[in-house]
Amino acid sequence: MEENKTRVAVIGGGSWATAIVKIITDNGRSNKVIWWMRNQEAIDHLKKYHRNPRYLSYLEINIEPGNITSDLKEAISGADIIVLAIPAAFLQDALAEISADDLKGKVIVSAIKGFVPQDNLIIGEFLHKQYSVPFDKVAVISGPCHAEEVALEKLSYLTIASQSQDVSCLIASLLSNRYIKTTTSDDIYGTEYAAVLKNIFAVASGICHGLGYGDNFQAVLISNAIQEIKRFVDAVHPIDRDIKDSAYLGDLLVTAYSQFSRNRTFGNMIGKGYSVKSAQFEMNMVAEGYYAVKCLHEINRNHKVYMPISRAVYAILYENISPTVEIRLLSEKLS
Ligand SMILES: NC(=O)C1=CN([C@@H]2O[C@H](COP(=O)(O)OP(=O)(O)OC[C@H]3O[C@@H](n4cnc5c(N)ncnc54)[C@H](O)[C@@H]3O)[C@@H](O)[C@H]2O)C=CC1
Ligand SMILES: O=C(CO)COP(=O)(O)O
Repeated sequence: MEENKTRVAVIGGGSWATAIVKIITDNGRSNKVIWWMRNQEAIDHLKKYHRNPRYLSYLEINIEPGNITSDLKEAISGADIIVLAIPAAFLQDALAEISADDLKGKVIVSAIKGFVPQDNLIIGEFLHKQYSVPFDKVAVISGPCHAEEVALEKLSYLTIASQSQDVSCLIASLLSNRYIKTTTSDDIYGTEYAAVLKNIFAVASGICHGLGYGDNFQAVLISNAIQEIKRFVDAVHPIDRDIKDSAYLGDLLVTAYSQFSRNRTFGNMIGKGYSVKSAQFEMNMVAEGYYAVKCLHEINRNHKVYMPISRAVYAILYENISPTVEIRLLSEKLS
């Protein structure tokens, strides 16, 4: 029966939105999925061929053509759970026509790993501040998980963080299946900040790879990176957490080492001498770490946490310092 279904709107047209639509549509007939994306050509292609033409295009998506739309208000009004999977830098623009009333009573799930610029907010804070969404109606999807491996149904683990255990359990059960295992957490702040920071360190890892540094150096870089994450999340939201959990350390490792990582790929091009513009142009995908490091630089003016790796990435991407020089200077600070 249509009225008994869990109605989920997935907002975004990139790889992660595509993978999340796959997970939820794979999870049985009890879910109704509404998929919003801004690109009408992609929608027309999807309706005809059941494939997203620009992202994970080899994947067949089993969604009712009538449930794919470029009308955001329609998508949101038709759902009880809204999953946001748009790069953070574009979120505010994408939601411009949406009001607090449109989101009232709904569970809002962020699958985004980035800061909303201007106010430099993590997504949970942004939803609370801009749309008065109560924190117990917000959940965050995180953990080491690349869309490309979900598409191949390779076993993956997601962490669902929410201040409401009912909400985290609801979203965990929506996403769990044969190839997705879920755990829940109440650490929204730590989960979000760690997920954003690891993108910056994956950019650093890519830069070093592009410059010719080897695995020995990478291991030291990433050991220092997890300490940098711990210092920062402990400063902004000091609670008892184990930074070795997969939502923190695991996400850093997969992003820093995986061939699928957008952030590492972007950094690698920077290390090889591409300009930021040409690296972005080559990718057709978004490296959140590029935007995040600028926001972090501003946020950290208040906290003054010692973050030499993030500082080096900022200097390379925003102060035009040569990667060769900056990473050589950084290498003196690592141990
Ligand atoms: N791809 C992955 O494996 C994972 C991604 N995420 C997060 O999901 C979020 C979405 O990223 P992906 O799906 O990977 O993106 P993507 O890199 O696959 O695709 C880029 C997306 O950005 C959109 N876009 C590009 N320029 C835009 C603009 N000017 N205005 C509005 N939208 C624009 C494109 O339409 C497309 O939907 C990010 O925060 C990312 O960190 C989180 C976990 C895994
Ligand atoms: O968050 C991710 C994996 O957990 C995706 O990282 P990239 O955006 O670098 O591909």
